[in-house]
Amino acid sequence: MLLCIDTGNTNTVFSVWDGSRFLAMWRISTDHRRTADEYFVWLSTLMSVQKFELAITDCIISATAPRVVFNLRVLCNRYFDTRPLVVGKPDCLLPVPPRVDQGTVVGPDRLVNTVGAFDRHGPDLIVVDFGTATTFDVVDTDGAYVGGVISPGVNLSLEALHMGAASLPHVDVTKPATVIGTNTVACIQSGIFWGYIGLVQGIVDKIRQERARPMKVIATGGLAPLFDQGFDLFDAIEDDLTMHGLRLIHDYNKEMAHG
Ligand SMILES: Nc1ncnc2c1ncn2[C@@H]1O[C@H](COP(=O)(O)OP(=O)(O)OP(=O)(O)O)[C@@H](O)[C@H]1O
Ligand SMILES: CC(C)(CO)[C@@H](O)C(=O)NCCC(=O)O
Ligand SMILES: [K+]
Repeated sequence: MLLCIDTGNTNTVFSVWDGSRFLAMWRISTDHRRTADEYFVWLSTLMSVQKFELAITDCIISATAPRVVFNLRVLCNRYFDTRPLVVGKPDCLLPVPPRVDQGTVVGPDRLVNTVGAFDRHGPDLIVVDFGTATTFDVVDTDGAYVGGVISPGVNLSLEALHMGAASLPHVDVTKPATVIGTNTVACIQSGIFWGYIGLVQGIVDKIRQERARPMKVIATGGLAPLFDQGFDLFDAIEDDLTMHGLRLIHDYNKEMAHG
């Protein structure tokens, strides 16, 4: 069984692929101080609750926070007796290499998303991921990542407002009933919700103009469904896109290794 680990700047998601499907998805907050032993206690408890055997034979990691990789490697070595593939490291091949400025280190989550999306939706895509950052990843005709856009994430923007303005509370993001808020919370919710609708629409339109061809928009991340309420922004929403991409990259590397 393959253990897939997706470490974002906010949350780390673990999932197990049994050869035909993902058995479960478990989420833990990202903290580079977390030790291999801590991960294992947490993971094995969840696995035993769901009555899974710990038969991990392979592991692949995507880490946007490089410092977490050390302890995740120790986890794989010590508890699963396996050497993990780490996306972005030279020994981890991608089906199609990215085409970006020399020296650019593209976030592994973005590369993984594009692999997952290209497999499911074919060429000419814009992948929108609502994580810590809201990212737009452009997939070319051959499946290559060819660049994109990085904007501050929704929760980060809310947090920044609360931190920077003494009278603004922390609020949850939701779709407000009206654009014009008649109280502080409603005003903030409107700014965030309609602001991000405008941001997504505007950036997608501009990317389409720049590429001068039809492009499908695939959304992922916890907040994607919120921004899909009746606006037709996305052609598809996929909550398992990163896991799917990790599994494909792992299979590709296995194939390459065995010829
Ligand atoms: N209505 C909502 N309001 C605020 N947060 C929400 C809402 N719905 C989902 N979320 C949050 O979205 C997050 C899931 O998003 P996702 O895994 O895509 O990104 P992340 O974990 O925040 O970021 P990263 O992947 O960069 O670490 C969860 O932390 C969840 O709490
Ligand atoms: C943009 C984030 C933070 C999104 O998770 C991550 O992909 C990252 O740290 N990227 C590095 C820079 C880049 O992708 O060009
Ligand atoms: K993510």
